[in-house]
Amino acid sequence: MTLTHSHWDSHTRLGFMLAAGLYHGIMLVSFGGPRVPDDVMPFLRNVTRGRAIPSERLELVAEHYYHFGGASPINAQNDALAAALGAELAARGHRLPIWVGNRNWSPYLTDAVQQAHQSGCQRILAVLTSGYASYSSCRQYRDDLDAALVQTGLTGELKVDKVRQFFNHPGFVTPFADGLVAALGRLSSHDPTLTSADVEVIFTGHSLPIGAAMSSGFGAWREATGGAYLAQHRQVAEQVVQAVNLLQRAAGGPEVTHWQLAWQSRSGPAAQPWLEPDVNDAIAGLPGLGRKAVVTVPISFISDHMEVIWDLDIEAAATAAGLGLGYARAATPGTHPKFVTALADMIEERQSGRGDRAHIGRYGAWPDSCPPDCCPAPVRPHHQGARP
Ligand SMILES: CC1=C(CCC(=O)O)c2cc3nc(cc4[nH]c(cc5[nH]c(cc1n2)c(C)c5CCC(=O)O)c(CCC(=O)O)c4C)C(CCC(=O)O)=C3C
Ligand SMILES: [Fe+2]
Repeated sequence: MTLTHSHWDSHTRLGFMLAAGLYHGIMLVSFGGPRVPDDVMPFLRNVTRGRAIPSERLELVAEHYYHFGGASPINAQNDALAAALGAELAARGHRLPIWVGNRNWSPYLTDAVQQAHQSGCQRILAVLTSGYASYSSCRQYRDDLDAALVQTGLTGELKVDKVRQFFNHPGFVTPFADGLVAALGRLSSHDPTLTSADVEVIFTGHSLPIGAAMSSGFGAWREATGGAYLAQHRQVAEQVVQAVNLLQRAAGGPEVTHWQLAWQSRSGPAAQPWLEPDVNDAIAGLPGLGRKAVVTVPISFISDHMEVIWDLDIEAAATAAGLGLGYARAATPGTHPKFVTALADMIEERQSGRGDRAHIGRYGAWPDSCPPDCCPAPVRPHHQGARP
């Protein structure tokens, strides 16, 4: 990668030399989650402001959080990732402070950009905690960052770029392969008679309204059947299966021969079509296919947050148990060293303009800057107000 004109234009020679790189800090940009029971309802109102989410659905989701003491695991997980990434960058000789900024709960993006600016940053690099294209997983975070700069009066004072969407980075795919191998091992140790033909692997993505899925990505990406979001999830599932089967062949373990992609965490009104099948419906079909066990692999997510532990470890596990199926869930990347290394590599790609833009499979690396028409905001006829 070579430096573009805009990089040089917006950076004085002196500033560039002092900083020894284009960026002065890193911002981990994430969803946010409640910390105590009193946070739960205001958090859910932030998430769903302006969205047509039925109030019954909100009450149901609130119970998921109350079940875990009103605290989402996402906060500790993002803090742990920020700490691991900071340590990796420091070990490589970079002096880059890291902030966490969230869309829906503290630390809010507005506070995070203010802190970055107060510490003297003029240009920071955002890392989103989602590796896929879609309005919810990419564009909305970029819009939130812009809105945070407007709200704090920092537009023009603080420039925020973002690391490319990393779905096909080997450092994102490999931890899922390791997690799936471990999950297959747990199933086998529980029931040593299981063969490949007995086990279904279900990769899960966060469901989206069909319209948002279809409009995700840009250009040829969007024209791929179902949009970029679907194509990227399929690609990650295929890459994980390939990697797992190489590992299993070497270790003499059962290979993955039956797998599918399903969706989880559907929200919104019943009449609105979302990506299907739901993971629970997919599991319900397994006895008819002769399967005895199922492994879920939540490839949409980077950590074992509430969508993973409630929707898979509790709900999907109960569906499987009710059908007499064995069940295991593969770990998400979390702070897997290869994932942390990958994030640091992608930061270095941008910081120094060097690096190999690692990616695997049939698609290229996602662009550093999404084109203007990428992942447009969904049209919401019943818009009820501005987002926070
Ligand atoms: C694509 C996608 C990701 C993956 C990308 C990414 O990671 O960003 C994601 C992640 C997450 N979603 C989360 C939580 C929630 N999502 C909701 C609602 C929605 N999600 C949507 C999409 C996504 N969501 C959509 C289209 C809606 C409908 C409302 C709308 O159009 O915006 C609701 C409202 C209640 C409900 O209906 O479920 C909640 C509570 C948490 C936090 C978990 C924790 O606390 O540990 C995380 C990481
Ligand atoms: Fe969500």
